[in-house]
Amino acid sequence: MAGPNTPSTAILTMTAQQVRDAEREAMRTVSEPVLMARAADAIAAECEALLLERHGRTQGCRVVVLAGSGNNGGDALLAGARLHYRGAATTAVLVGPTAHAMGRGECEAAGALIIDAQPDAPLNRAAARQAVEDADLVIDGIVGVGAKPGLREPADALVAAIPSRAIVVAVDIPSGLEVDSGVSTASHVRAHVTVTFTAPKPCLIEEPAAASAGRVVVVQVGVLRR
Ligand SMILES: NC(=O)C1=CN([C@@H]2O[C@H](COP(=O)(O)OP(=O)(O)OC[C@H]3O[C@@H](n4cnc5c(N)ncnc54)[C@H](O)[C@@H]3O)[C@@H](O)[C@H]2O)[C@H](O)CC1
Ligand SMILES: [K+]
Repeated sequence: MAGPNTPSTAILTMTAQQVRDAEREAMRTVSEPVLMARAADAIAAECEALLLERHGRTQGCRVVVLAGSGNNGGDALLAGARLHYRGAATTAVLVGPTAHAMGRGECEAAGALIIDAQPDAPLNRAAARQAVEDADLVIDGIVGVGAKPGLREPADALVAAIPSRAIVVAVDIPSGLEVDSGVSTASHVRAHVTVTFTAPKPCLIEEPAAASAGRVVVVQVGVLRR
C-alpha cells in the first residue's frame, strides 16, 4: 500500500503503449539489436549475481530459458547465451510457434541446448519438463509488453513445473500478467526478480500483481522516458 512518501504510480510507471512509443522513437538512432544486447547484458548480470549469492558460482549451474516468439524471448535467449559462455549450462526451451532469430542463433553459437517444446512431440515436451524441473534458475522470456494476459500451452504446464527451489527471473514483466494493471487473475509466472526496461510497468507496482514480480530492477537501455 502506498505510504505518505510513495510517489504516485502514474508518475513512476509507463504503460505498454508508452514504452512502445518511446522505443520507436529511440530506434531512430539506436538499432533494435543494440537495445536488446543492452537488455540481455543486464539480465545476465542479474542472473549471475543471484547464482553467486545462492550457489557461490555460475559454473555448472543449470539455467533454463523459457522463450516465446517475440523480443521478450529474444532478450531472454541472448541472456541465456551469455550465461552459457560464463560456464552455466543453459537450456533454451522454445515455447512459441517461432523463436527470435538472433536470440536462437546466439544460443546455438554458445553451444546451449535448445529444445523446441512447441511441436506436438512428446519427447521434446518431456525433455523440456525435465530441464525445468532440474533448473537452478529459470529466465522467463515467454512474453513481455506485447502480451495478452494468461499463459498458453506449452508455457502454462512448464511454468507449473518450476520447482520451488529454483530462482525465477522475469524479463520485463512476469509473463501472463496484464501489463497495465494490478490484476493477477490469469495464470502467470511468479518471479523472485523482474528485470524491466526504461520504467516499471503498472503490473510491477500495483497490487496484487506486483506480488508476483518480486524485486524489480529497472534498467536503462537507451530508450528515453517521455
Ligand atoms: N522497452 C524497451 O526499451 C525494450 C524492450 N524490449 C523487449 O521487447 C519486449 C516486447 O517485445 P514484442 O516482440 O513487442 O512482444 P512480446 O515479446 O511481449 O510478445 C509478442 C509475442 O507473444 C505472443 N503472445 C501474446 N500474448 C501471448 C500469451 N498470452 N501467451 C503466449 N504468447 C503470447 C504474440 O503472438 C507475439 O508473438 C519487451 O517486453 C522487452 O522484453 C527490447 O528487447 C529492448 C528494448
Ligand atoms: K516475461
